Amino acid sequence: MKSYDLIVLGGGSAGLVGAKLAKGLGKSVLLVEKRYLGGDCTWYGCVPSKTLLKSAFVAKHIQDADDYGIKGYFDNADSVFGHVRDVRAGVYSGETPEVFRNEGIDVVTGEPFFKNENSIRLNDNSYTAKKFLIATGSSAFVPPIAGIEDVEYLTNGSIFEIEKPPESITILGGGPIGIEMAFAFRRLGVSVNVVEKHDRILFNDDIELTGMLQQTMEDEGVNFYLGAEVKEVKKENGGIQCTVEKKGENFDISSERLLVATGRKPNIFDMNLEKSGVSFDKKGVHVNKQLQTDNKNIYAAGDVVAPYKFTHLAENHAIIAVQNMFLPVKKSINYKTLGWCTYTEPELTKTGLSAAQAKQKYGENFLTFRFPFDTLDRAVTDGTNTGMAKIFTDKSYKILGATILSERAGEIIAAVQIAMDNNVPLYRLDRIIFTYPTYAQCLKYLARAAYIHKINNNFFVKLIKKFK
Ligand SMILES: Cc1cc2nc3c(=O)[nH]c(=O)nc-3n(C[C@H](O)[C@H](O)[C@H](O)COP(=O)(O)OP(=O)(O)OC[C@H]3O[C@@H](n4cnc5c(N)ncnc54)[C@H](O)[C@@H]3O)c2cc1C
Ligand SMILES: NC(=O)c1ccc[n+]([C@@H]2O[C@H](COP(=O)([O-])OP(=O)(O)OC[C@H]3O[C@@H](n4cnc5c(N)ncnc54)[C@H](O)[C@@H]3O)[C@@H](O)[C@H]2O)c1
Repeated sequence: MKSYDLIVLGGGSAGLVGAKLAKGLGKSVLLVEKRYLGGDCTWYGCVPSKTLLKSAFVAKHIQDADDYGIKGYFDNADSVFGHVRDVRAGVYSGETPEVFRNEGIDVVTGEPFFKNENSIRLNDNSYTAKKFLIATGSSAFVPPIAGIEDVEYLTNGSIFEIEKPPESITILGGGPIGIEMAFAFRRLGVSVNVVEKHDRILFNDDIELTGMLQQTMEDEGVNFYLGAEVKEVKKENGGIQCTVEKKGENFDISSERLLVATGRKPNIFDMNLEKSGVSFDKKGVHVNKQLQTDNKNIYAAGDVVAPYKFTHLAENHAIIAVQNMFLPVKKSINYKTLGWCTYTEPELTKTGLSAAQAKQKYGENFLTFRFPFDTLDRAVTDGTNTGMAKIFTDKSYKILGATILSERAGEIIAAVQIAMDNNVPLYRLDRIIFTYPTYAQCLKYLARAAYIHKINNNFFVKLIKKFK
């Protein structure tokens, strides 16, 4: 039986980072991957979706060229998926098994099964390790809708393999996958329906800003059916018919394709986890704050454990888990400044507490500072002035959270995360001379508003005002 310091199960965002870090710490590492290294992010997630979105932005900008005083025209996007797969292949070339073997990490392809609490069976061989990292990710959860198994539905696992955009698509789910794909397909000329069971899209984001984004998408022609559920699906004239129920009424929507984007399930049910001493449920593996499972030698990272599922978080988990396995100082996961971004145009991003969470925690004792982008010079010159930035602070102007809908919002939020992590109060950002004309200047205006608020609420200033 071959033995290692660490066996990593799953070669996605978490697994690759975990394996490399352990190797860097001088440990012997076996990386076990069922399919292709790179995982969801490279193959069926971030990389192909962001490439498709970029193509969709280009298509829209060509169509809008007239608005910028330029003549141009958009014909079709038939080769867009070839382009997506080419870009994906480029990313994968940096994370093949050879790349990892050259770094001294053993890589085996196959499906591992736990034999007991410290060894696995894989391709007729047995391996043992001092530590394990479970990083097997998640897959599309498909709800049990009548007729679903009789139609050729798409998920994130198959959508990037199609030959060309369909005429029309119905997307189940108005979460990040559903919204990014709706946005991309619509701009590529596809007729798009989104069916979401909540009465709003992007449930984990700010309701005012998701409303603005929804309006932008509706203006571009996306059809939303909110507070609605698909009850039955069936084949129809080479396409798919969905029977939708909304407020007790049923109606049909027909489209060439159906994409199911209704959440995730953890990839943990086919590796005999019962034998490992690890406890788990249908949401994933149970871990403590140090990402350690009930078996003290087995840790877990990424989508298999996370309440939030993002590449940056999976990587962060892996670093914490591997450090805790092999280094004396133990680290805990902290979601305080976790951020995310939905890569529509404009982008929608968030970090820290939402307005609803701030209200729950602070009651009326928190402040909201807002900045609309239609007054920002750069947004006006770019013709991208839809959007709003909001920062929530406590009464001492400590930043509790922020959300931004704007061009490059995903980049701007990094500055807020740094301020939050360093306990820099919002008004202090007023000292920074932000470059003109950038979208990040929204932070200057928000900081100034906080500064003015602070002065106006100063005891002596109030007294003088009263006296006057
Ligand atoms: C369409 C889409 C778009 C996304 N866009 C973004 C984005 O823009 N930004 C962002 O931060 N996140 C995004 N995500 C989420 C991100 O892809 C995941 O959070 C991230 O990939 C999780 O990393 P992981 O290592 O936990 O899992 P994965 O990357 O999925 O890796 C798990 C690996 O384990 C392998 N595996 C599974 N079972 C076994 C087994 N039994 N044995 C061995 N190996 C196994 C899998 O084949 C896979 O390679 C997106 C996801 C999707 C689906
Ligand atoms: N830009 C990004 O960072 C990005 C992009 C895409 C995906 N992701 C990650 O991938 C994960 C999965 O994304 P997702 O959009 O599949 O999941 P999700 O759980 O975030 O959203 C799924 C949506 O589907 C709805 N839904 C569930 N069942 C339904 C039904 N029967 N009919 C209609 N609607 C239904 C839910 O109400 C929810 O709004 C996310 O958690 C996210 O972290 C991130």
